[in-house]
Amino acid sequence: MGRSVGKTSLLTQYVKNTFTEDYRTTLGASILTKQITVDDKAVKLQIWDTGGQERFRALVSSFFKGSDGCMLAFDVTDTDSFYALEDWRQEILSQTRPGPQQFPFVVLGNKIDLTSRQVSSAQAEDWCQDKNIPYFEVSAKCNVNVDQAFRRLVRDALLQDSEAKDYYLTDSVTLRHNQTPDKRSCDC
Ligand SMILES: Nc1nc2c(ncn2[C@@H]2O[C@H](COP(=O)(O)OP(=O)(O)OP(=O)(O)O)[C@@H](O)[C@H]2O)c(=O)[nH]1
Ligand SMILES: [Mg+2]
Repeated sequence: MGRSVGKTSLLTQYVKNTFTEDYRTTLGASILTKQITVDDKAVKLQIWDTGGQERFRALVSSFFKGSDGCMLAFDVTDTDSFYALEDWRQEILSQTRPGPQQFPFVVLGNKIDLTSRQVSSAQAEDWCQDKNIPYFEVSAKCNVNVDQAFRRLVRDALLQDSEAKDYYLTDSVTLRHNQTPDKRSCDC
């Protein structure tokens, strides 16, 4: 998250298979869609590309509500963007409903094609392991690991969704179970 870490570039690479060196900051947010197949299931993704500039923060936060998962990206050549992850994570968690499982996140360390690296993979890996979030080293420019990162997030979000359904189903089974002794006691 944060400005110019490459969010738009990652999404454009994933959805349209293109990349440009030109930087045009995202004003507010925009939506991209992509249809994929995961485990023989057709899934239509609605992907929100949020603007990382501070002035859009409140607006962007309002889009987190109702999302099924979130990709957190930082720039491996920019330490500040890495440190900003925790703020964004907290912000997202405060806007999303806690389910029976953890909210699905993946973290992307972008721009690994550059040599001016400031955040080591071990450093990023440590942070992610601590939070139990999968970590991917990626390059939007060279299309490294972008697909894999998306796939992981989609899988986790789908799993979360089915587990949430199980969770609610289990709840209703419990209710019915509780009613049974009542009925029996009426019959006596
Ligand atoms: N070398 C390199 N440059 C990248 C990569 N990804 C993005 N960039 C460049 O980084 C700059 C910013 O990319 P954007 O994708 O616009 O960044 P953003 O996170 O969407 O920025 P905001 O919309 O302002 O929040 C652009 O000049 C991109 O070309 C990458 O993997 N490698
Ligand atoms: Mg952008």
